[in-house]
Amino acid sequence: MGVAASIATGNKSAARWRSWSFASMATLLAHFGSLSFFLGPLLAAYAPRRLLLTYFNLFLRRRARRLLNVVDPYITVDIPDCPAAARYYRRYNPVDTRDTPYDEVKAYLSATCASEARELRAEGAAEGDGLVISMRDGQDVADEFEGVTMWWSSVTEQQGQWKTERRCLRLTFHMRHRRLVVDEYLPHVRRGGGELLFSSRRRRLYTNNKMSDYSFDDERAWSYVDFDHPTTFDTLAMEPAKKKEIMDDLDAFRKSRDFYRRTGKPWKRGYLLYGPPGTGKSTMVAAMANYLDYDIYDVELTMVTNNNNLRKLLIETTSKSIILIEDIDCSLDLTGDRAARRPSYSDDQRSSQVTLSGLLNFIDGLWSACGGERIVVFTTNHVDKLDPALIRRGRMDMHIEMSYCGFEAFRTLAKNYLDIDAHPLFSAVGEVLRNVNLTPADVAECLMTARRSGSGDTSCLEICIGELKKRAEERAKEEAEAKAREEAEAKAMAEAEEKEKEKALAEAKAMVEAAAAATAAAEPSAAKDST
Ligand SMILES: Nc1ncnc2c1ncn2[C@@H]1O[C@H](COP(=O)(O)OP(=O)(O)OP(=O)(O)O)[C@@H](O)[C@H]1O
Repeated sequence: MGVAASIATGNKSAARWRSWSFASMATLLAHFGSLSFFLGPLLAAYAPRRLLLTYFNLFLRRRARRLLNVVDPYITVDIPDCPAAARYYRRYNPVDTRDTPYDEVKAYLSATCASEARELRAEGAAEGDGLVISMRDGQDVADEFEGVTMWWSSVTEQQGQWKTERRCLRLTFHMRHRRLVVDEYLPHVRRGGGELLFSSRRRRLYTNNKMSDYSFDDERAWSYVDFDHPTTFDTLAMEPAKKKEIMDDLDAFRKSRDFYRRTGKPWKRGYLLYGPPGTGKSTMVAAMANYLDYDIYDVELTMVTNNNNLRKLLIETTSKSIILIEDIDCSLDLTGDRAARRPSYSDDQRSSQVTLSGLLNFIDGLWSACGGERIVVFTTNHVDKLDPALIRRGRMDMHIEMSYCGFEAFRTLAKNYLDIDAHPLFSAVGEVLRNVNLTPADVAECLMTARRSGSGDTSCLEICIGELKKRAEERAKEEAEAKAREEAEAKAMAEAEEKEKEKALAEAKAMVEAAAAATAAAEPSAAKDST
């Protein structure tokens, strides 16, 4: 909506209304005066004085409202600032990022104030480095909505016995626009202000605190730091078609509020990122958060003692956020065998009693629908280890394989690290990458070395190719060693099994022989007894 016709225009029309109102009132009083002039003595003769007074009072009271409307047809609505005490308390709520209506209206009006009001106040924004401009007390600005002018002013009042000061933003409008203001204008102002606050806020990266089984009011489920990761989809090394598919999916999700409502589905979407270490799973989550302008809640499952606490964590997340569980295969025993615990668990892991069903409820139980506009991301290096129920489509709607570095991914990295878009040596790099599996993290390391040691594009790329080849050899050696180790382990296990078998066989044989000897020894004595 366009903001603000000039204050002058607004004030003129208000003045016109007011002068008309005074004229009308004067006429009315004149009529009333002449009527009482004629009827007064007549009634005085016939009616008792008390009755007359009561009747007169009643008449006045009934008409007072209408008279008032004629005198001043303007309505005011106060949007009070949140009392200081309430704000103080809110700081100690676990996570409370809600803005008050006062904050929203102030943000909405700040643009109008900056261009119209003459006496301004500038306060540091609660979030971000900017300043919020508002009008000083006694100032007013006009805002236009659907052809109607609304006046806003800033007022400070003293309240209660202790005369505490309370600031409020006061809206004044003509009474005939009451429905428009209540049904449309005020919600519009709150929405607009809320969006402004959201876009100017600092984004956060949350992590969960260890919670006791009993919740206390001041126990905070999450701690946070400002989220300032520089990765975007532009700097993410990935095949372009795949990248575009993910970005389109995120776009569609963001715009589908009505679709989710219509189909009765909670407004959330799950992404499973899987692939070897160093292929960019965490980097992808940062790119997603930056693309959508969301906060990230990084859930450390081993710190969550039970399903109940997991639910509490969920309730205290806000909308427009990514809930991330990294390395989900290592977090808890969430494989198909739900009862069994792996022997290698650390104490921390053993103390967590979060179950698979608790986690499934966390993702798409009834509680998961609260808040809306949320993305759940799981990352894993071993997708095959996860319970199929956890990652079935519908829970994890999109499965994204993060793979080894291909040529297109290299081009992105070369642009990021060396600022080179194209070069004849690129084909040599492509050749190396075709023959060996290197992760983007490996390639990024090589490019870093090249950047440090080289001078000029060709020299950097030559160094990079050398590094890639070296890494390829190392990787081949590591793989060969790992393979040999696996084979040796398998062989040792097979030998151990064979030995176990032989031992068991020998023991069984010895037992049979011992039993036979005992029977043979028992037979002559039995024959002797019978004779
Ligand atoms: N696809 C990529 N695009 C850009 N940089 C990448 C990519 N993959 C890895 N990197 C670089 O490698 C580093 C490690 O990557 P990242 O932590 O995202 O990998 P990961 O798959 O999450 O690894 P892990 O499974 O060990 O957690 C990043 O800081 C980044 O610099």
